[in-house]
Amino acid sequence: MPSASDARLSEVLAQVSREALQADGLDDVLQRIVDCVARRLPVPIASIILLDDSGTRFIKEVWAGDIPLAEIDMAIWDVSMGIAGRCARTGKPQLIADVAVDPDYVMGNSSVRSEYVVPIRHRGRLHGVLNIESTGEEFFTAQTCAVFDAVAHQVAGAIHLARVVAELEAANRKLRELSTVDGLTGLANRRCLDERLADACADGAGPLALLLIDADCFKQLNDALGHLHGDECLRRLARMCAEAAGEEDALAARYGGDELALLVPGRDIVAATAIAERLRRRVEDSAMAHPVSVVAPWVTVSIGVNVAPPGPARTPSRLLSGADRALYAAKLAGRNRVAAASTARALELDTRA
Ligand SMILES: Nc1nc2c(ncn2[C@@H]2O[C@H](COP(=O)(O)OP(=O)(O)OP(=O)(O)O)[C@@H](O)[C@H]2O)c(=O)[nH]1
Repeated sequence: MPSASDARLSEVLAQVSREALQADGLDDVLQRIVDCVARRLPVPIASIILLDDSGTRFIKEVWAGDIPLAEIDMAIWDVSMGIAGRCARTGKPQLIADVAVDPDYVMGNSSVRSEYVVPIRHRGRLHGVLNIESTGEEFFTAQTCAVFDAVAHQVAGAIHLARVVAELEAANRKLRELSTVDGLTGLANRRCLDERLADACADGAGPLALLLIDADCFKQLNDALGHLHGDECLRRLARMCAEAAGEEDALAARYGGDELALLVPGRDIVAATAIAERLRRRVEDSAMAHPVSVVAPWVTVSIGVNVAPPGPARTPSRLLSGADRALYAAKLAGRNRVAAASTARALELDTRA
């Protein structure tokens, strides 16, 4: 039976604070608090029922105690239902001395006789309710209710803090995602590619392949069918690159403009060229119309491939410039083809001669 003596109350409240501070995330905060309330006061059932942001629907109930509490289907639990709903609707504590005569009572355990439900509110925001259930009818005196009111007040701050932390973490995750993802294609952006390239170059595990994929005559496509059509075409090319990356455990990225990239670890030049050739064919087979291309009546890509063995000479700029040279050679040789860095140099020399 809880006592409302100042010392006892402040001891319980201090414990609630400690639990909240040690918790890892909102769920842990809630569980630790109900465990603490059920154990320290003690009460047969203590639960916290959380409301959604709109304050109209319960989304979670976390409970502790000696007697089991039947789970209520959260999908149907809004504030029109139960004593908890009445508490949320009115914003006022609900003391039910005899649950048998309250029409709103929803049975959670048949041995429960009385219930006290208190709003959990912090700076005007109603987070949910603290629900205490007892097997006795005389359990809730003015004194015990005062204890639960104080606990609910304490819990409100802890929930507020945990929710703010969770919201901040979600915002940070979103920001991190936005800072690494290209908005148009959904692929990794240039910054992400640069970071992964630097890491992969430094990792001495095996060969590292870089494919630069460039749409052929893309300017003409934009001019003929409009920039939005060009955007959609880039998105489809990106999807094909992402599929190729998924098959090869590689990173697909937007390098810039109409140029995409695949970073493929562990492949030698033969394997990397084969990946590029499959991707080139996949683009051709997709038969996206290109009425003004000098290559074909459909969209095609040219791909430059470069592979570097592990070692100090492997740097992002060398790997990139080799792939870029190879891409240039593929364009020079007529587009819609794959060129590897080793042959690219020979081709360039050939055309200069
Ligand atoms: N629709 C669209 N076009 C873009 C985007 N970024 C770059 N481009 C266009 O891509 C075109 C690239 O043109 P170029 O570099 O001349 O290359 P190309 O026309 O593909 O010619 P080749 O590469 O030599 O076959 C330019 O017209 C850019 O405006 C984009 O996000 N969306």
